[in-house]
Amino acid sequence: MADKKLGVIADDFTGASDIAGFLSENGLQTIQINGVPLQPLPNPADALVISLKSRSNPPREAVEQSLQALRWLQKNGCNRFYFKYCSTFDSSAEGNIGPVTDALLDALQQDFTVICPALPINGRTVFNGYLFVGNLLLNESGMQNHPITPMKDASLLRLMDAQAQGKTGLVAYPEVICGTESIKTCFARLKAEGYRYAVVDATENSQLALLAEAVKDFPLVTGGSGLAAYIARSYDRQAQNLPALIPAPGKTVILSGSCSLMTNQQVNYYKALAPSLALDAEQALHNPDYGDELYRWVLAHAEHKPAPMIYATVEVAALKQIQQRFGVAQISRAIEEVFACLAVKLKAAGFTNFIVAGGETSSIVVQRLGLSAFYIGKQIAPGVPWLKTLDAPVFLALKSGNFGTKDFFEVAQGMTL
Ligand SMILES: Nc1ncnc2c1ncn2[C@@H]1O[C@H](COP(=O)(O)OP(=O)(O)O)[C@@H](O)[C@H]1O
Ligand SMILES: O=C(O)[C@@H](O)C(=O)COP(=O)(O)O
Repeated sequence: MADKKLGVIADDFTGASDIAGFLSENGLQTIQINGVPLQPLPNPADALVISLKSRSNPPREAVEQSLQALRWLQKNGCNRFYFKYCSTFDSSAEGNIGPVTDALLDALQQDFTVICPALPINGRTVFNGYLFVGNLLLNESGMQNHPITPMKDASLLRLMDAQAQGKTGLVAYPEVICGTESIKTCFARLKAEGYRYAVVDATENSQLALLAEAVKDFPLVTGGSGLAAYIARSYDRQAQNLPALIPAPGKTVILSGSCSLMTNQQVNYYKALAPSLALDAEQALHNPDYGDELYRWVLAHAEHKPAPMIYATVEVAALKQIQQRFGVAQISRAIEEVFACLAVKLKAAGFTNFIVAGGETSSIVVQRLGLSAFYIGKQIAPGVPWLKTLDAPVFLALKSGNFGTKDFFEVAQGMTL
């Protein structure tokens, strides 16, 4: 077990840095990679995390990208795999989690795996197969209003049944807390009854620890970063000393493209501390020079401490109006595009520290910055580590929509050397 190299396929970049942060914090030497590389990585690692931007893609594209990632990870020595999706199970109407899980199972010649988005430290728990955020069902937690992957059902069994080829069963809480052998017995029973996936209840970390032990021989596990933390612990490595990866002082910018409840709070809090500019959706769609205008504004405030912020973040009523006016896909893409162009210009102008809020937003920004891979630094908040590029002094914090406390942007900058 201890010599198995873990290969992670993450469906977005914040999700990738979330799992990479927990793997690293729990002792695994981890490298996060931007997409599927063309060449092998020279650096040694216990875990390789490939960041894809596949969460909201058509399922066929998501499957193709995930299989490419799997093949690269296999070629690069990985023999145990983790499909990382969101702890709020974010998926489009067609759904990618089911098809990608099926494709990875087939490619690995397996017929069974687990579905475990639970991340108790950030309030994501699973009970009787229902996903909760704090004490609210997923579909009442604010996630029903997500701009591109609204979650209208909290039943993981129904969500999987709608997306995947096989049948989904449940390992319920009373069976989980009886321990690893009980969980394994449930797996054997479900397999014998023809189930292909087991949703596993977990309301606390102690259950994730039991589950990590029960899946230790599984070639493929799927879930959020919570289970991965306990899989990393089972490798029994020494915890790593990470402070060297805190960013050096340098030009910093905050780009917020998330409209989650928490990001709205974080943006509102930060507006009182630093120069901030709201990105205008109509300009993003129709004004080809808009990226340049935002770039000039950021440059004019570059020396301010704490750093300037550009935000597209709006509350749900405003979001719905904008989406009705311009179309969901069109406006999301236009805003992502503006952030990506802006980030590229800022890097060329010497900006070294990028704090980005939002999974899709972070994914496009990092893809366009063209940074190949990252070492994993200290966590700013659970699930959001600082990242340092392998080959340049560029630092990134990729904040998942709902992660962090309201002072996140301030706290992140307070961690610089
Ligand atoms: N004001 C806005 N109007 C419409 N869409 C927006 C607005 N602000 C952000 N978006 C889009 O919403 C999506 C947010 O997704 P994402 O970046 O993944 O955030 P989260 O991490 O909260 O899921 C992006 O595609 C972004 O371009
Ligand atoms: O598992 C999680 O919650 C995160 O790692 C994640 O995937 C978040 O996605 P976004 O909220 O879209 O950033």
